[in-house]
Amino acid sequence: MPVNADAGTDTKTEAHSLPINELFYSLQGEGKLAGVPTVFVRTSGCNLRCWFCDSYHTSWEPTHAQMTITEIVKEVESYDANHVVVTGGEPLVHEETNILLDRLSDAGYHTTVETNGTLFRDTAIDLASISPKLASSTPTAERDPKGDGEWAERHEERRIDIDALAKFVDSYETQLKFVVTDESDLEEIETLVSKIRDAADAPIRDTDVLLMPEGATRERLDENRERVAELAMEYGYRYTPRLHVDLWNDAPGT
Ligand SMILES: C[S@@+](CC[C@H](N)C(=O)[O-])C[C@H]1O[C@@H](n2cnc3c(N)ncnc32)[C@H](O)[C@@H]1O
Ligand SMILES: Nc1nc2[nH]cc(C(=O)O)c2c(=O)[nH]1
Ligand code: SF4
Ligand SMILES: [Mg+2]
Repeated sequence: MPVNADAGTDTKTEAHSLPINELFYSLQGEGKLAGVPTVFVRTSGCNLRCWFCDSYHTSWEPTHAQMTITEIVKEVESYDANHVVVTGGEPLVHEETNILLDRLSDAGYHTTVETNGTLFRDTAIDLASISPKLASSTPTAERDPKGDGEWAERHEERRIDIDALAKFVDSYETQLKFVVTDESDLEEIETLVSKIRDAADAPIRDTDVLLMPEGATRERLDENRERVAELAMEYGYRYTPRLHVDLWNDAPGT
């Protein structure tokens, strides 16, 4: 018999850990819950390499501390919030993210997972905040922040999986949040939404499709946001701000 057999759920959580890049309290800056006080748990490691990634130290150059699930939940509980966002990096590359989400759900938290939608997991998610990656995210040699386009092919192959996206839509409350760099992204968004609608049983309302201006800094958002807002009106999709960037620019822990 295992020594910890009667230690309850802690047996599982003591044994499991996740690479954590940062854990902080802020306002949800994006999507349907924008403005809601929220604790953010940012895992490190990603299966994609968007050239514009605003979390460079979880993707291009991952850095992190290893924390047990128990330590993570304890730190989340030290803040006075009901909402938790699990993000990354790509949080769903880690099997242990399931255990974290189960624990947070058991503790009564509303859980949002920010994901690129390429890796489906059956777990405790209240809002799947999916940001499928468009062709304009691919790190071509000219746009590569680190090298000479070494990741372009892998990124391109992996960035869309219609079956995985349809499974998210059928399993969870979902928002599809597209990073818009240019007007030319809209054609791909229309095609993608139509393919996901065909593949999924659950409906996707136009108000579940969100256009988010590309911009990790205030300066960049100043250039992009008005054009993206106009595109949302033209196509009948929802616009989402990046409240945290408006408020705190690119400061870490916001
Ligand atoms: C850093 S990602 C982590 C979660 C997951 N890997 C994903 O991409 O959805 C969190 C959110 O930031 C968005 N994002 C990343 N860089 C951005 C940028 N430069 N401008 C606007 N949104 C960005 C992503 O699309 C995603 O919605
Ligand atoms: N305030 C704030 N809101 C966010 N919503 C999604 C974020 C993310 O990086 O996934 C994020 C973030 O980094 N900060
Ligand atoms: S999928 Fe998300 S974390 Fe990964 S590189 Fe793209 S924006 Fe960054
Ligand atoms: Mg962010």
